[in-house]
Amino acid sequence: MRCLVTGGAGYVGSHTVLALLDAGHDVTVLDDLSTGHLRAVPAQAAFHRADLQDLAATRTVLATGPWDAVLHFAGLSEVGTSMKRPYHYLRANGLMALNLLEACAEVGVKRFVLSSTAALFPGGVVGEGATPAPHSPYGESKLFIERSLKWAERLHGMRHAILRYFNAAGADRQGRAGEDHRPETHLIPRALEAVMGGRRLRLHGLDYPTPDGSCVRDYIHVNDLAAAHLAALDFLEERSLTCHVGSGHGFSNLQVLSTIKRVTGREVPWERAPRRAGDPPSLVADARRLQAATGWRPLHTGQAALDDIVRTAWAWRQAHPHGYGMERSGQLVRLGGELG
Ligand SMILES: NC(=O)c1ccc[n+]([C@@H]2O[C@H](COP(=O)([O-])OP(=O)(O)OC[C@H]3O[C@@H](n4cnc5c(N)ncnc54)[C@H](O)[C@@H]3O)[C@@H](O)[C@H]2O)c1
Ligand SMILES: O=c1ccn([C@@H]2O[C@H](COP(=O)(O)OP(=O)(O)O[C@H]3O[C@H](CO)[C@@H](O)[C@H](O)[C@H]3O)[C@@H](O)[C@H]2O)c(=O)[nH]1
Repeated sequence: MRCLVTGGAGYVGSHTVLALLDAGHDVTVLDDLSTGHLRAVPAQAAFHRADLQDLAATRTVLATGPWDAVLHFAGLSEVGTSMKRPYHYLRANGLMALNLLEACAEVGVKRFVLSSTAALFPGGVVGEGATPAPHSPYGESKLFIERSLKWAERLHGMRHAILRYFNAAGADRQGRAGEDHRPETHLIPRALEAVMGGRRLRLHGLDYPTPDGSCVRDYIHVNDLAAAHLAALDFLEERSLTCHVGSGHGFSNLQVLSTIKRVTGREVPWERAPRRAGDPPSLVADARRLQAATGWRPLHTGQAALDDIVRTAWAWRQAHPHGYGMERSGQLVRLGGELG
């Protein structure tokens, strides 16, 4: 298949680009490199630097099709930041998706995969049939995109796979890619930075109604998440799909820190910090729908899965202490060149 991947220079996108290439697909990445890294885009993928908030630039890239599928990862993705900059989040995520959908409809794209989120839900163990009720502007922006996809299907026959990820974590098991957000806000890479001598981890909230008082999350290995996209693409041959992608197992923030200590052999320097606005106490997936529909499942389960996440994230960090390095913002421009 010829696949267009928006946000393919970012964390989840770049791992999915690798999985698509491994499966023999032809991949083009569209990314503005605002949070992503050109070095995260494999040389076998074509690359267009473009801003999805610019409709003309988006159309220019879409016109280089035809595309068998579009996978939309690009977006702003931090729950906490969205509580501080709600309009920025709602506008940016909404506009990117609307421009992309319009340009896709114009060139007749029939398969669309969306990175959606567990942040659609207020918390707890989330059943596949649960009604979305976002507790942050970030979650709200994704719900708007999900609803827009229903119109794209109804009016343009564009089938969609809406993948509601829980917490993506870990690094490529073959060491080809990893997580490098700047600044890093996610628990596991932040804790690993602290282990490596960076800033002490600030642990947000120890007064939640959970067994040890810290928040509980469902971590899914980024390679398993990438594989879920390939499974969803196959399923789209038949019909649209909305599903959770998680492990079904919750770990508290304190359990994550003790796993990091065991796997790395080092203490995580941390201090208490107030709750972070927008954080639900607990978010765990019932993720059976994708498994039932496609046979997809994570490589490991339970504690072994978290160990695998920490082991691969730690291996990548040790091999790349500065992540993707200092060069970003597209000083290198490859195939496709600068657009928009
Ligand atoms: N990381 C997680 O745990 C998680 C969980 C649930 C959902 N998601 C969703 O998955 C997607 C990817 O998340 P991630 O962690 O890889 O984020 P990321 O920041 O690493 O990747 C996002 C990519 O989108 C690009 N981008 C941003 N704005 C753009 C624009 N205007 N035009 C073109 N490209 C643009 C960035 O440069 C970056 O490469 C996001 O949509 C996010 O909401 C992530
Ligand atoms: O320095 C830090 C970073 C995080 N946390 C805590 O760790 C937990 C997990 O936080 P984080 O890793 O930032 O992930 P989430 O806020 O759960 O959000 C991720 O997972 C969501 C799905 O569950 C996605 O929608 C988001 O895009 C993605 O960023 C939360 O309790 C945070 O308060 C800290 O205590 N200190």
